[in-house]
Amino acid sequence: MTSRISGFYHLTPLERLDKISETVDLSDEEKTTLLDKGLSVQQADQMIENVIGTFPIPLGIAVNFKVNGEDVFIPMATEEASVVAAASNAAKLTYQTGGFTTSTTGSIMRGQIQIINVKNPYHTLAKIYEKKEDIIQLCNEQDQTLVALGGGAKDIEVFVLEKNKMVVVHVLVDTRDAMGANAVNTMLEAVAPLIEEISKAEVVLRILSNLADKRIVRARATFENLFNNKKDEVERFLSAYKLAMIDPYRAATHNKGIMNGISAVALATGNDTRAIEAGAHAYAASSGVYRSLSHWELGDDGHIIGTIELPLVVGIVGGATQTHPVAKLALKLMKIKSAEQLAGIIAATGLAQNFAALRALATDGIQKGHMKLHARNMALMAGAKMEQVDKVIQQAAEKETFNFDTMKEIVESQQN
Ligand SMILES: CC(C)(COP(=O)([O-])OP(=O)([O-])OC[C@H]1O[C@@H](n2cnc3c(N)ncnc32)[C@H](O)[C@@H]1OP(=O)([O-])[O-])[C@@H](O)C(=O)NCCC(=O)NCCSC(=O)C[C@@](C)(O)CC(=O)[O-]
Ligand SMILES: NC(=O)C1=CN([C@@H]2O[C@H](COP(=O)(O)OP(=O)(O)OC[C@H]3O[C@@H](n4cnc5c(N)ncnc54)[C@H](OP(=O)(O)O)[C@@H]3O)[C@@H](O)[C@H]2O)C=CC1
Repeated sequence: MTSRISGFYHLTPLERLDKISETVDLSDEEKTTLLDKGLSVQQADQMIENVIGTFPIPLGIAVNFKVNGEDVFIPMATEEASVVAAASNAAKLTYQTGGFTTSTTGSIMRGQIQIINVKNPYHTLAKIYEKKEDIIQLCNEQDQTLVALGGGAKDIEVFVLEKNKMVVVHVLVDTRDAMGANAVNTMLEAVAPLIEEISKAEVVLRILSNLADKRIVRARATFENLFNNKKDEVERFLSAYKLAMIDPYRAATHNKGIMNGISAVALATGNDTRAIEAGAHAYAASSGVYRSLSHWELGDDGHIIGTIELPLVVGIVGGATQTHPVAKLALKLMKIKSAEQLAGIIAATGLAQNFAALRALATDGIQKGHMKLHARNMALMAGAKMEQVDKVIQQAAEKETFNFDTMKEIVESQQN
C-alpha cells in the first residue's frame, strides 16, 4: 500500500474512494455513508439535544503521509480551502526522507478537585496524601472497565494555593483508548465527599483539566530542501518560525495553522476539538510566554527538520468516536488500533500543516496557493451557479486575480 498518489486531487470523489478501497476494504454501504450525508437526523438525535438537522462539512483525504513507517490516508474534516492540499504537499517532501516519527508520554489525564476556605492548607495537604490509597480505590470503583483494561486512577498530586486558602487535588487517571473526560469526571464526583471529610472543608469544582501535560505527543520529520539551497529562502523560513517563538501575535496565527491540520483530523474522527485546542494553546503558554508549538532547524544536508510537541487528548472509544458513522470509518481508513497511534498521526498532520504554511509565507505568500483553491468558494459566493464555476475561475485566472469583486464582475458578465 502507498499513500504517495500523485494527482490524487484530479480524481472525482468516487474515484478517490475506489482508489483508497484498493488498500482499505470498504463495503458499498460504507462508501454510501461517506458519499451520502453520513449522519441521519435520527442518529444525530441520539447524540445531542434539540436536534433539527445535521451540518455536513467536507471530508478530504491527505495523501503522501508515512507515519512510523506506515503509509496512511488521513481523513480531514474542514470547511477551509487549501488545508488538505497543504498537508499533502508538505507530506510529499518527507516521503523520501522517512516520513514522520512520533512518540507519546502515555494516556494519563488530570482530574481537579478544588477545596475552598481551607483553614490550614499544608496540614490538609498532608492529611490528603495520607489517604491516597483510599482515594484511588474509591475512584477505581467507579469504572471497572477502565481498571480491567489496565487504566484507572493511578496517583494524586496535591497543591496549596495559599493566598486564596485553597487546596487543589489532582487525580491522575490512565484513560487508555478513551479521551476520558466522562470517566474522570465520574470518579471526581464520587470521591469529592471523601475529600471533604478529610479536609473538613468544602469542595467546589470536580472536573478534568484540558491541560493534559501527562499526555504529550511528539512528532518529527525531515523535509526535503525545496528551496534548492537558496540561502535567503531558508533564512526567511527559519525567521518566520523564530518570530513565532518570541511574539504572541505571530505565535497565535502560527499555531492556528498547526490546528488547521490537528482539528480537521480530530473532527473527522469524532473527537472533542475544543478540548484539544484548549490543551494545545494552554501548553503553548506554559513556559510563561505564548509561543510556537513546533520547532524548525536546518539539517546538515540542507534539509529542514521539524518537530512538534503538545498535549493531544483523543479517544477511539467514547464520545462520538463510535456513534458517528463517519468517525468510525475515518478510524478504519487509518487502520487505527489505539488512541496513541491516532494522536501520533494527528500530530504529524499538524507539523505538515505548519511546514506548508511557513514555506508559502516565506516565499510567494499565502494568497497565491490559498486563493487559487479558495476560488471555487468565492465564485459561488459571487453568485455563480455550480455549472458556471469552472468558467468563472478560468476567466479569473486569466486576470490573475481571485478576489470577490472580480468574481462578481465575471459572473454578472456571463449571466447577461
Ligand atoms: C496550496 C499549495 C499546496 C499549492 O502548492 P503548489 O506548489 O502549487 O502545488 P503543486 O501543484 O506543486 O502540487 C504539490 C502537491 O501539493 C498537493 N496539491 C497541490 N494542489 C492540490 C489540490 N488542488 N488539491 C489537493 N492537493 C493538492 C498535492 O499533493 C501535490 O502533489 P502531486 O499530487 O502533484 O504529486 C501550496 O501553495 C500550499 O501548501 N500553500 C499553503 C496553504 C496553507 O497553508 N493553507 C492553510 C490555510 S492558510 C491558514 O489559515 C494558516 C496560516 C497561513 O495563517 C498559518 C500561518 O500563518 O502560519
Ligand atoms: N472539558 C472536557 O474536555 C470535557 C469533555 N467531555 C466529553 O467527554 C467525552 C469523552 O469522555 P470519555 O470518558 O472518553 O467518554 P465515554 O464515557 O463515552 O467513554 C469512556 C468509557 O468507555 C469505556 N471503554 C471501553 N473500552 C475502552 C478502552 N479501550 N479504553 C478506555 N475506555 C474504554 C470505559 O469504561 P466504561 O464502559 O465503564 O465507562 C470508559 O469509561 C467527549 O465527548 C467530550 O466531549 C465532557 C466533559 C468535559
